[in-house]
Order: sequence, then C-alpha cells, then structure tokens
Amino acid sequence: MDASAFIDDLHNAVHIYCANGIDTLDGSLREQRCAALTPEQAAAALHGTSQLYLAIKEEVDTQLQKFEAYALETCLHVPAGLLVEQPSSTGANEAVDEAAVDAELAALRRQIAAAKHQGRKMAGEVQQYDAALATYRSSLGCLAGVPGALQGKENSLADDSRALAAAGLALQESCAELEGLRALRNSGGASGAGAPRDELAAEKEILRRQAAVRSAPADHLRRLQERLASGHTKQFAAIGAFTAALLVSLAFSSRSFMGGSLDSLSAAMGVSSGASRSRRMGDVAEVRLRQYERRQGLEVEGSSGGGGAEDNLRADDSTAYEQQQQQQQQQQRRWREEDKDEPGPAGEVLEVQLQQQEDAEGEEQPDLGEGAAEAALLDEEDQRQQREEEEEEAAEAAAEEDAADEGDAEEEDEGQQHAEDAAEEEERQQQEDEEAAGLEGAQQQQEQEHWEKHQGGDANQRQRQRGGKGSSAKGSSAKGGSKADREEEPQIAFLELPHLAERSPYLQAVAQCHNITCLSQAARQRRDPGQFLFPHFFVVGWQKAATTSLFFHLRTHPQLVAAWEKEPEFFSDDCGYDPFDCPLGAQLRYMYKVLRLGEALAADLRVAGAEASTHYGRNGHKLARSMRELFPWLKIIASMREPISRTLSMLAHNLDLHSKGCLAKGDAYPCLKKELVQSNYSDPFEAWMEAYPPSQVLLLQYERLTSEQHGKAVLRKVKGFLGIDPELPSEAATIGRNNTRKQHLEKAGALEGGQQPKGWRIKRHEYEDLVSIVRPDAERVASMAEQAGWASANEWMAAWEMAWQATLNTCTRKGRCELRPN
Ligand SMILES: Nc1ncnc2c1ncn2[C@@H]1O[C@H](COP(=O)(O)OS(=O)(=O)O)[C@@H](OP(=O)(O)O)[C@H]1O
Repeated sequence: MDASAFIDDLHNAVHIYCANGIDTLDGSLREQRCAALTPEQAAAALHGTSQLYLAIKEEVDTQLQKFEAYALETCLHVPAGLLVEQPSSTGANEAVDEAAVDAELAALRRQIAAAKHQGRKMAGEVQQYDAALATYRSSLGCLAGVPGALQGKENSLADDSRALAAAGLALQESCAELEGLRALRNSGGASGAGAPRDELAAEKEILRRQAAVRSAPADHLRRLQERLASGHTKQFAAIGAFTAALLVSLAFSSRSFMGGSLDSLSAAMGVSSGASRSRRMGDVAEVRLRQYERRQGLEVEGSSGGGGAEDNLRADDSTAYEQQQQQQQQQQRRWREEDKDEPGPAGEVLEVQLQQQEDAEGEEQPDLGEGAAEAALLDEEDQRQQREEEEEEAAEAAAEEDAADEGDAEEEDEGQQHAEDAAEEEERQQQEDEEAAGLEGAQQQQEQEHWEKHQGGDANQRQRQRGGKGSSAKGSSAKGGSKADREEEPQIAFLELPHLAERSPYLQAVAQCHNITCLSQAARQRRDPGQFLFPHFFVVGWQKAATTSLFFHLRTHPQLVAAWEKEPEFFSDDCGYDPFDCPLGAQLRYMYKVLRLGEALAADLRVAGAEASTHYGRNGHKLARSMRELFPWLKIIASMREPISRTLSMLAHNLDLHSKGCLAKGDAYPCLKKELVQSNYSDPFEAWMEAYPPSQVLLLQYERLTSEQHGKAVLRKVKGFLGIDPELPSEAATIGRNNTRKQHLEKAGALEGGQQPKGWRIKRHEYEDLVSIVRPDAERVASMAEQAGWASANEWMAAWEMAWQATLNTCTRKGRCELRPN
C-alpha cells in the first residue's frame, strides 16, 4: 500500500468510527431516554447529537488534515508550501503531473539536505565563536585592572619596550653572527691540508665573535629581565619568563655550538693542545673586544654629549633612542668595513686589564697606538708565561730524568707531559711569531726586551729564582719571602660592569676582586637566588679515572663556566699547595683566564665556576685543609678506578709518550708494585673528607661512571650534587670517551707504527700479590663510600673484584697472565 492510500483509509476509518459513535448515541437516546421526553425535548436532544457529530467531524477533519500534512512532509518529504497549494479536497489532484512533482520533491530534498548540512556547520562555528567570546570576555575581565595598575608607569613601560627592542636587535644580530660562524666553521673544518693558517684565522674569528655573541644579547636580555622582575609591570611577567628562557637557551646554544666548533676546528687542524690554543685565541679576542668597546664608548660619548650608551638607552625620547641604535649599527658596519681585523658587535663584557708591565714600561714604551699597545701587552704576558712554563718544563724534564730510575712514576708522568707540552708550546710560539710578524713585527721584539729588563734578568736567572722543580714556588718562598710579597700587586683597571650598583652585593664584591682571598671574603655578602659562589667545584682526581671525559662533559652544561683547559694545577704548581701564598699576577690570571671569572660575572654569577686538576686529589693531605679555609663552600668531586689498571694506564701513558719509564724495562710486576706500595687512595681522600662536610664531597667509581648501564645515572647524580639541571645538556648525553694516551699515540702515528704495547706479561702469583697490596686500601675506600652514602661497600668492591678477575681469567695453566691496556 502506498502512503497516500494509507492516509485516505485512515481518514475514512476515523469518519466511520465517529459516525458509528454518533449513531449509537442517537439510538440510545431514542430507545432509552427519549420515550420519557416530550417530542420537543426529543427533537432538541437529537439536534444536540447531530451538532456533536458535526463538531467531532470538524475537529477530526482538522486533526486528520494536520496529520496528513505531517505524514506527507516527514514520511514523504513533501514541502509544506506544496501541501498548502495542493487542493486535497477539491479533486485537483488529478491535474498534478506526478512525475514533475516527484522531480521537484527530489530537488527539494537535496536542497533541504544541503541546508541541514550548512546548519550543522554553522552550529559548530557558533559554538567556537561562543568559546572564543568567553575567553575574550574573561581576558577582558583580567585586563580590567591593567589601566589602573599601569597608571603613571607609562615611562617605565616605554623603557621596557625599548629594552625589549634592544634585546631583539641584539638577538637578531647574534643569530646572524651564529649563521656566519656556522659557515666559517664549516669552511674551516673542511679546508683540508695546506690551510692551517686559514683555520687558525677562522678559529680566532670564531673566538672573537663568540665573546660578542655570548655577551651582547645576554646582557640586554638580563637587563630586561631585571626590569620586568622589579615589580612595576607584573602584568607582563610572561615576558620575563620568556626572556629568562631565551637567556638559558642562548647561553646553551652559543656555548654548545661554540664548544663544538672549537673542538672540530682543533680536530681538523690536528692540534692536540686545542685547549691552550683556544685560551690564547680567547686572549686575542679579549684584547680586540677591549679595543672595540673603548672605541665604541668614545664614539657614543662624543655623539651623545657625554651621556654614554646606557644613558641613551634610558632616554625617554624613543626617536632619539632609535637614532642612537641606528648610529651604533652604522658605526659598527663602518668599522667592520674599515678594518676587517677589528671586532664585530660589542659585548658589554667585564674585562680585566693586566697592567703591571704597562706601568713599568710607561716611560720607555714607544707609542704603539692603543690597540697595538694592548695586543702587545697580551703577547708579552703570554710570552712571559710561556717562557716560565718552558723553563719550568725544561728543569722538570731534567729532574724527571734523574728521578726516573728512582721510580716516581707519577711525577715522571708529569715531567713527560710537560716535555710534550713544551714541544707544543714551541709550535705555538712559532705560530705566534708568524702572527706577530704580520701584526706587530718589531714592536713585539721591543716589548719582549722591555719585559726582560723590567723583570730584571734573563730566562735562566728567573729559573734560578724559582729554584726549579725541587724548590717550586713554596721552596723559593722560604728563601726569598712570600711570593705575594715579591711580586708587585698588579694594577687592575676594570671596565665598567653594566648596572653594577644594581647587582647583588655578592656580585659587586666579586667584581672588585683581583686576588683569590678577596673571592673568599666576598662570599660573606648577600647573594641573589640562583647565584653560585665562585668557584663552585673542583674535580680533584684521580689521574686516569676518566676525569677528562667527566670534566669536558660537565663543561658543556649551560649552567657552567668551567676552565678552558683541564688540569691548570694552580694550587699545586703555582702556589706550592699553599693557597694563601700564590703569586698575585698568577692569581689574577687564574681567576680570569683559567676560571673565566669575567664570563661568570657577565652571567650574573648564575653559572658554576669549576676546574679539574688531578694533583689536588692525590695531595689532599697538603691541600685540603687550606683549601677549606680559602673556599669553605667548594664542592669536591673525585673519581677512583681499580688501582692496578689505573696505575698501569698511568705508566703506559709515560711509556707510549717517551718509550721510557718503568714499564720500558719490560717487567711490569716490580714496576707496578713499587708504584702501588707508595700510593693509596684513602689517605689523601680522607684529608678531603675531613676538611669538607660530606654534603660537599662526591666520590665516583670509574667503572660505574664509564659503564653503559650506569653512566647516565652517575652523571645525573653529579649534576644533582652540583645543584645544576641534571637533564642538561641533554638527557641522552653520555660522558664520552677522552683517552689522552690514545690521542697522543695517534698524533705520533704510534698506533700504525706498532709502538703501542699490546700488553704486559705477569705471573699469576705476582698479580695476586699486587691485588693483596691494593685490597686493604680498596676496602677502606669502599667503606668510606658506604659511610658517605655514595655506594654500598659490597657493590664497590664487586666492581674492582671483577676487574681483578678479568686479568686472572687471562692466565694460562702455567700461570702466565696478561695485563692489557685499554
Ligand atoms: N667513557 C669512558 N669509558 C671508559 N674509559 C674511559 C672513558 N673516558 C675516559 N676513559 C679512560 O680514562 C683514562 C683517562 O683518564 P683521565 O682523563 O682521568 O686521564 S688523565 O689523568 O687526564 O690523563 C683512559 O684510560 P686508559 O685508556 O686505560 O689509559 C681513558 O681511556
């Protein structure tokens, strides 16, 4: 049945039902009630029923029509408009072309479907707009208090936006710099053979720009951050957080990028003493920066009527500020074009000027011009240092020769290391000479003569004054008064640290220091949250326990400004283990050139200063207590390796370098025994433990530190101990492997030449004897580790037992075993 027939049937059925109902009512009235009625009453009643029928019929018709319309519209999807026009009861249906109506209906259905789809879409959009509107409304609510809060602070807001603009500008420039450096690094690294000078120049350039990239935007951002943190524009705290994040990422990216570039350059150049070269280049960069900053300072003063860049930065007139910025940029561009050797963007870096020689040479020194004079000072300083080092090394090498047969293998190692360094120094000197020929030429020679004169003698005389290795600094101190007395206090001119007066009292105090005792006293001043006391930690040993890998890993951390080179050995070699009796000039060099105090200050001392020297650890009994007096806050990290393999590594180092030393005689047993009976870990380490509270000392086990399984956890522990982010520089970062001995061998071609010893034979009972020598010390260390909570004694011993067992596993049935180097 089709739908319209169904409706018709329904129609009829309802009508019949109604009619039947009325008929029944009629009949009932007539038969049962009307008999008692008068004829008029009966007629009135029947009229009533017929009226009722009509009323019911009309109502039923109306309802049925509505139902029909509803059914046609919803079941048959006939549009309402069409129904109205459709004369349902006029009989015009017949006139309608059903096919046409069907087609129209289909089209209308499609339109309806499209309209419904559009409607749903719009409903979704309306929902989104509603949500957005709600957000805007609530934002508006939040901002309602802003105008009031900012009233009267328009100037400081203007300053903020200027500072933000300056920071952005500096960042932009730094990005360009970084891009340039990346290109430079790529070209430098890939330049191949025959271009060492180009690479040298590239390295210089990178170092020079590095300082600027690091300091300029960082300082702008820091100032901005300070402004925002100062409370007058709290509504913009998010900007403060943003700049803080930028600061951290800037520090991290520039340092890791630069570190990588220097390493790859050094590697590309095949230079083993990359660190010392870097330092030297860093010095050149410092001088160039000073020249630049001075020039810039004068220029700015001249153009702004003496106000200086900082004042101009604060100027209310933003147009003047923009002009100022443009002028500075133009000036920088001009300088770059005028003199390619001159530095690029300025960094407001705190620098220290070593002027002790300059003063002495004041009358006689020819007028070299400001830049040349400064460069000469630097060269001279380097030369003096270098000569001293060479002389010391020569004397030490001689002493080592004498001492070699006495079997002090550890000291011998140092001597040989020095001899190697001396060779590198020679190479370095040669390069410096070449550079000097291009830059200062004869002036450098003159400077050298002035210096010789001022110092009152030739190199040999100075060597005699120092008394060679045997007397060292300490010995000479006994003969001729303290070194601090003998050496004139250097006069230091500090370049102004921006906003020094607004910095923390601690930073202000440190910024005034030019000796290490002053650093100690400055620590009494109040610090800002996040500032580290300087220096923050030392890695004190032990030699051949992966200290180099550890140090260089830590150095990549963005919260660290660690010494460029490993093992400055300042407190042992320069101070003769007495931190209160170090030569003043050496102290200054140590603070600024080794510990990089200038950079730490520029970073608001929110970075940890550090160095790593293995002499310190093994001489704890000489140094720990006085070190505690000097730097009571210092954190101490030591790494210890299974003692026989550590000693073997140390002896092998000497052998590979110079084919001499104890192991060269072939029999490893007496050689190792002699060394092992006269050294131990626990005595010197105990001195460190006694001097410093347990919370400031951390002992690592080489085997865990370098293991794949535990290495990362150990590194996190180290960083946690130091109070720096344990997940940086990267969660996945491992310690890496720095094998100095292998590098030396590779450099010398020894690996190809077959000079590397494959191993040493030792009899089983001899090895067992060695184990019995070291075991008590090992157990003592294990128990110290357990007491301090660094490891369980059993775990500690198990790692070393395993190393011993590994050697015993190589033993043949005849009891001949092999000691294998790494
Ligand atoms: N990641 C890792 N894994 C395993 N071994 C490692 C690692 N890093 C350094 N080393 C080994 O540590 C030895 C060098 O230690 P140091 O850097 O402290 O030596 S040094 O005192 O600075 O010369 C040296 O050991 P030997 O090879 O036995 O001489 C390095 O090979």
